[in-house]
Amino acid sequence: MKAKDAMQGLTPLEEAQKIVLDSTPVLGLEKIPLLDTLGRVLGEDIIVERDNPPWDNSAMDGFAVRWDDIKREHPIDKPVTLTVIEDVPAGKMPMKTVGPGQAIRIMTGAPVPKGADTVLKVEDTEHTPDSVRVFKPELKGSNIRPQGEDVKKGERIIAKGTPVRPGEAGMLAILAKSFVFVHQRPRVAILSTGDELADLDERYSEEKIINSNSYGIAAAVQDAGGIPFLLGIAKDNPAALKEKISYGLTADILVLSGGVSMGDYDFTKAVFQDLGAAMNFWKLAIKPGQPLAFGKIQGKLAFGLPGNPVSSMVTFEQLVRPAMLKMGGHRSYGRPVVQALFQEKFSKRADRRHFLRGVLTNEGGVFRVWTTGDQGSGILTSMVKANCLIDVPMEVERLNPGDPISVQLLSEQGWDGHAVHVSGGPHRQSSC
Ligand SMILES: Nc1nc2c(c(=O)[nH]1)N[C@H]1C(S)=C(S)[C@@H](COP(=O)(O)OP(=O)(O)OC[C@H]3O[C@@H](n4cnc5c(N)ncnc54)[C@H](O)[C@@H]3O)O[C@H]1N2
Ligand code: MOO
Repeated sequence: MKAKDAMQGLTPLEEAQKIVLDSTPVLGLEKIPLLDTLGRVLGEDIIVERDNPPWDNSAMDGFAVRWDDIKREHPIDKPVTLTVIEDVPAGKMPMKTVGPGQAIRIMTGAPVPKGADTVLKVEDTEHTPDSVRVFKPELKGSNIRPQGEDVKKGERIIAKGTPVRPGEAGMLAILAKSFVFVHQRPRVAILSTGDELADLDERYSEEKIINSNSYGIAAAVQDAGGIPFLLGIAKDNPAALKEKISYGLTADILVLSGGVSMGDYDFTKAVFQDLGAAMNFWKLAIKPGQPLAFGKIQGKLAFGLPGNPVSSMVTFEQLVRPAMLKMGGHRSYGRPVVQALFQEKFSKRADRRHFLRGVLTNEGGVFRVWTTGDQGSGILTSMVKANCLIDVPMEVERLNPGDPISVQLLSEQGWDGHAVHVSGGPHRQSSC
């Protein structure tokens, strides 16, 4: 930690991230149906047990022929005429062998019959049920997809640790894997704290505010591939908090929001400590999201995120999400980062790393980024408008229009200059 940070008691985010990731286990494996594998991380190497395609097959609807019969240029009035001896639709094996002067009618995907070494496209011929007339030569081997051109028996085609995308899912199906081993999804128990909170379906009085953090965090958990469990709201007293936390310890991760700062009713730290957790109570050198607690309670990761709605989301993004990805078997834990040109003036003290909610556009390969407007940690519309977090380093005090800056991508919405629902400012886009 730098002397200046130590003086201020602020922990750099990178230090906190390292502590979190070092204490995060990778979850075990489970065998699941192929249809459920999207986004999951493979827990086994995928070895090819059968060539794909399993035999040479036709890439076109047409006629399987011997190249020797059709290799010469034929004048239009003297085409080669071959006898059609069989029809092979896809899904049937050919029964006959193509001999000199013969052809077999073949459909795309059907196995190439013995004797044939070339397939003619149907539109390059004239044909009757029993014969085919060929007017122009074709290169030897044309329109034949050889056995194993995609994958060969014995090959390791997908490595353990790979996240399943549509391509991988299709390949697993080609290999007839109806069930595969993947890493388990992290189960995340979510608890909001505070006497001022009322839940969505409760009748609430004027002094209450609605618990939004639980729902924003639950969506962030799902977005990171986890399973959220809502523990509801804990009142601001240690007994209530302890009871709710004990329910959450059946999950892999416990995420609390609220009660981590200096207020008279901020009990999270005391309760975490009471539960015997070796906890880190950080004042992180970031904005938003300064106060944060992290440690293990009965072997489970426990995070006490700050209660301000934006702060809880930004700290989730920087600390909980990477831990969840590691648990779920992923090998990289960060969001994609691009360099963009900042479009506004911005200034801050050189004491914290700021995560400004931003709108990124990509016009002809030039990335430009604007803030979403007011950046208060209670202004959740900043998250609604944002498609990225603008990562302003601790030491930077001033940004001017045109300055390059790193941007963490949260979603693809708005990149193309459309459908960004920002009202006003230079980044207003027409939505379609
Ligand atoms: N004296 C100090 N006060 C505060 C400090 C500080 O260093 N010294 N830090 C400020 C910062 S920065 C933050 S962030 C907050 C964090 O406070 P807590 O984690 O203790 O959160 P609460 O006080 O319980 O709530 C803060 C704010 O967020 C609203 N909130 C809380 N939970 C929810 C929820 N589930 N859904 C929606 N909104 C929620 C709450 O009503 C408050 O407005 O502390 C500062 N204070
Ligand atoms: O750190 Mo607080 O999260 O800035 O509002």
